[in-house]
Amino acid sequence: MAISKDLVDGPREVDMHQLQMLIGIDIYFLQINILQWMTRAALEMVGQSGLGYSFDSLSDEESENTYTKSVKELLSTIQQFKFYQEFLLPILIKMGTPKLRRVLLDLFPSKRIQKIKKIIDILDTTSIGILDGKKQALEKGDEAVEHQVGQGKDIISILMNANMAASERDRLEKKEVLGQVMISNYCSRGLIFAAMDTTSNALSRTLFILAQHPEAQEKLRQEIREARELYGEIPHDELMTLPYLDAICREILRLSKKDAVVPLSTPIKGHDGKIPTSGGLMCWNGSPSAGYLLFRKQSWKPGYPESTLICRMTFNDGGRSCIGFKFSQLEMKVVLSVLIDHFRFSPGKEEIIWQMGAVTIPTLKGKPGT
Ligand code: HEM
Repeated sequence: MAISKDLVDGPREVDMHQLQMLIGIDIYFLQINILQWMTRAALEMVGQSGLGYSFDSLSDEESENTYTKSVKELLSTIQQFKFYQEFLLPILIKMGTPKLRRVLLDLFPSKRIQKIKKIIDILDTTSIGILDGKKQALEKGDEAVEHQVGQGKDIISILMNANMAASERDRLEKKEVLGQVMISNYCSRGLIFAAMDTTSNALSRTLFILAQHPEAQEKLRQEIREARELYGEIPHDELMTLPYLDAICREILRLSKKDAVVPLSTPIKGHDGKIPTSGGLMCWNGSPSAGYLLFRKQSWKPGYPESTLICRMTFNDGGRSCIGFKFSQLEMKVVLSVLIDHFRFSPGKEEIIWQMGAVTIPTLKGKPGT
């Protein structure tokens, strides 16, 4: 995706060099990998608020660390292994002892499996390091906790604190706490896994669609700039209720593969005829065409009952619903309000294909896996 940084109001057909000389403002055009930056931003945000840990200073491209790369590669790599995941893995994880399984895994003659193993090892070691650091700080007391990112107010610190105070019977084992950080058999998705690709891909998709629709991008920019003029830093409540920003975020999370009427008054049945109880429906995957109409008409009015469509279809409902529903909406709005104010987005040279899966992943046309 290409971005330009300028302070000129409104899109214009002009000779940029001439304009730059005329107004004395630097205008840059840059082709960047938006997904990479959104992933780093999403990881840093869940890192600080969920784990009280900073993974990435977001300072320059080089600083993307191995952990960030590994988390990002995990989903796209395991998505190529649906068969192993669904049929073989449940059998394999019950075979022999963990030590034996590890030896067999080390010997498994597949480059891709070895790649997944390496990714999981990096994620595991880092997550254990984070938890150990937190435990030590909690044991040392308030002053040590104060020095940590998040000052002990992050989700994992609160969980660990409660866990340390719990009776032996109720206490979670270390591996269960670890599962809350990333991913494990004990908790299908931990915070990082659940928060990173979902939000970063939704943000990338929003910018992708705004790049394809400059008039919508401009309208959003105007709304954000007006709010900035009024408030300076836009306060939380005002940011959350900016009508056009809200309409765009809702629309992105509503995108479906094709137009469909979903009768919410009657139970929705899956392919097997059963009513899904968990992980059944996700509606935000798919081509932009289906959802864009609504976005253009701006028919998401403020106050539209969000517990209906977005919550049920995108974040799931009931006991296994997404705990990050509000967090992800806030995150999207904060990031968009800063980026759209400072940069103009236009499509890059390469064609993007959105690969369907548990989370939709953008890839370059003709280069799957990129
Ligand atoms: C656009 C962004 C997001 C979407 C579309 C999304 C969607 C979902 C969905 C559909 C589920 C249910 C999965 C299932 O039933 O197995 C889920 C679960 C979950 N989400 Fe999100 N999510 C998003 C962002 C986040 C964020 C930012 C966080 C954390 C801050 C988060 C934390 C979780 C957790 C911990 C679960 C597991 C709940 C459980 O298993 O009980 N999600 N999410």
